[in-house]
Amino acid sequence: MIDLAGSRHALPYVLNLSMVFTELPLLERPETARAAGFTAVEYWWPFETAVPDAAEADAFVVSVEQAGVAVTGLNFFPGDMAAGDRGLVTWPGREGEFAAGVASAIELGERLGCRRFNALYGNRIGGADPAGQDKLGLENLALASDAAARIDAEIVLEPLSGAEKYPLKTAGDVLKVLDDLGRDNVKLLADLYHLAVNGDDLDTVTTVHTGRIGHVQIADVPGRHQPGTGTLDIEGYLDKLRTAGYRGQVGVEYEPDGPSADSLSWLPFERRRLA
Ligand SMILES: O=C(O)C(=O)CO
Repeated sequence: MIDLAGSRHALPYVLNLSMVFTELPLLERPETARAAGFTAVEYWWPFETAVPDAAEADAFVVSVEQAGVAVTGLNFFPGDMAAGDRGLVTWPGREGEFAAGVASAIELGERLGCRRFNALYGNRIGGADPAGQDKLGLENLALASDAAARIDAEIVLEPLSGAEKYPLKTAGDVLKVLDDLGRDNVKLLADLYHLAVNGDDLDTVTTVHTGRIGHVQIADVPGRHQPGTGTLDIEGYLDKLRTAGYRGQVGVEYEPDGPSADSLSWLPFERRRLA
């Protein structure tokens, strides 16, 4: 069990409902999160297709509104995650689906007041030229950046672990894309779990790159479970981020070891409110 009593960072936490409370149906999760004390939640793309039918989208919005939680983050449609897909940003031949997914996510975000969208970059595709994929990625990210700007939102780009064919493994990999793109509303999503598993230098990420971070997510290493189940100094890195000027949110995005409600015992009830 980690000790938050001496925690200095005071960064606000939001609960990721695509990883926590997944023992419940999607539409029951926001109410459960609210009952557990959270006032803000985030999701991966909550539908099977890039464009949900109207009834599905409406039911999702109602579930969130009735629970009284804010949605602060949504992933764009990533393809079939269960089959190993990790985003359409660099997937040649699926440009139309990517654009449709961006449009429907922005529309949903506008309804919900959500202003952050996570664009998974996509795996290397057999037979496709990596440089061509990266060029397509810049075009698709520019499209997403323009769409987000219309509602004053931002895009985040995330290094991932556990996906060999996903080329963005470190903060540096993402920052190189951001430099090539040159858009102020596209930032780094620093998931401390993925970065640590990939052997990135977390001291540098949490002190030097702070100004380019749009969001932070946490899980312990190894295992991707709740803080305290592994050896990652999550509190220490959050302290460093805060000291270096990060003022954003921290996504609680782990695979609970045990029932979700029990897995949250590391986080005092009063620290679960956004503000
Ligand atoms: O695929 C993952 O592990 C993610 O964190 C997606 O946001």
